[in-house]
Amino acid sequence: MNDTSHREPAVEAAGLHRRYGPAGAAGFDAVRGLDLTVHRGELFALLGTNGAGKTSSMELIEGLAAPTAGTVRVLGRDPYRERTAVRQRIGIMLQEGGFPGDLTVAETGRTWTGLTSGARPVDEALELVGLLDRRRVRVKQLSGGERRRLDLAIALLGRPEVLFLDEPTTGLDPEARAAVWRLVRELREQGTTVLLTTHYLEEAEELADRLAIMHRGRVVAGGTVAEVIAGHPSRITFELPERCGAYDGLGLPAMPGAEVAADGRRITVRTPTLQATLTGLLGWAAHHGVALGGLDARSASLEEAFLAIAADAAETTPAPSLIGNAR
Ligand SMILES: Nc1ncnc2c1ncn2[C@@H]1O[C@H](COP(=O)(O)OP(=O)(O)OP(=O)(O)O)[C@@H](O)[C@H]1O
Repeated sequence: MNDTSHREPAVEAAGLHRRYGPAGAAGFDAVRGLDLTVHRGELFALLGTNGAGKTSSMELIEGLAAPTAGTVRVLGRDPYRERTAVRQRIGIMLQEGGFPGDLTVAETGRTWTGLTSGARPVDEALELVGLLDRRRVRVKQLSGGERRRLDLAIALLGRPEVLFLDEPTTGLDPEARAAVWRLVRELREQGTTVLLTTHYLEEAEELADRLAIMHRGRVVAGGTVAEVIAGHPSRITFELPERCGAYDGLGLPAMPGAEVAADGRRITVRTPTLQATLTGLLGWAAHHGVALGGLDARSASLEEAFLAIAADAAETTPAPSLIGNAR
């Protein structure tokens, strides 16, 4: 874990709103009061259900659009109003780079170099993302994964202090994804601040110092991975030996606060207190000489926590169309 909380913020968003279309019922509030701080050198992941407002928020923070309300500061400046100053210090990897298909990979890099102050050599950026051997290939001939890597190379050209990655590994095979993770970790170790959106919870678990989960334009949970997972039940699974018969005839030990479900001899226990429940269960098994087949005990995964948080938020957060104008 990379504790950056003492450092000055690289990104600060307060009360951000983004509305598409007119005021009133005909418009749509995609971002509804986003507060976010990313410290310098931190890797922050923005997660959320489809349409939660991640891209809409990223575009405000990147200075590509003006917020309907609220403030954003990137490296202490307004990324929309002071765009020229901010753009020199940030790198943006959009969901769709949209580069002309007839240019080669190297030509695309050179075109962007001309627009980037203090750019690193194109070949260096291509090497970072493993595309050097594809430098003479036309963009339209690249695979989807290679295009994503070209998007990343372009974002890295200006040696950015803050790097914005919108779903950076979508469409990449597992090997290419692992390579991007290694690169992002290296960049972070060199001091780059990274704000990324992703649908891959494993990616957030692997990379993020802190994360926020968005639902319908708002942050509904946030913190370190451990903080977000905390409070979600751990799971113990095992199979009773045949001689025990069906679970309901056996009388498992009391497991306060736990939920027990049986599928024949296969038992699943969900518990908020993993250590205490497991200790009780193992003591009971030892006392009765019962072998717990395939015993597995694990804390909630980020995926389980995410699904529970999203389901909870869906029940408690009305759809934006029912809210009307959020301002
Ligand atoms: N230009 C637009 N006009 C109207 N509504 C829009 C526009 N762009 C996005 N939206 C809506 O705003 C909401 C948020 O979209 P956004 O793309 O920010 O979400 P997201 O969290 O990035 O989604 P995903 O995970 O599916 O990429 C969605 O309901 C989307 O349909």
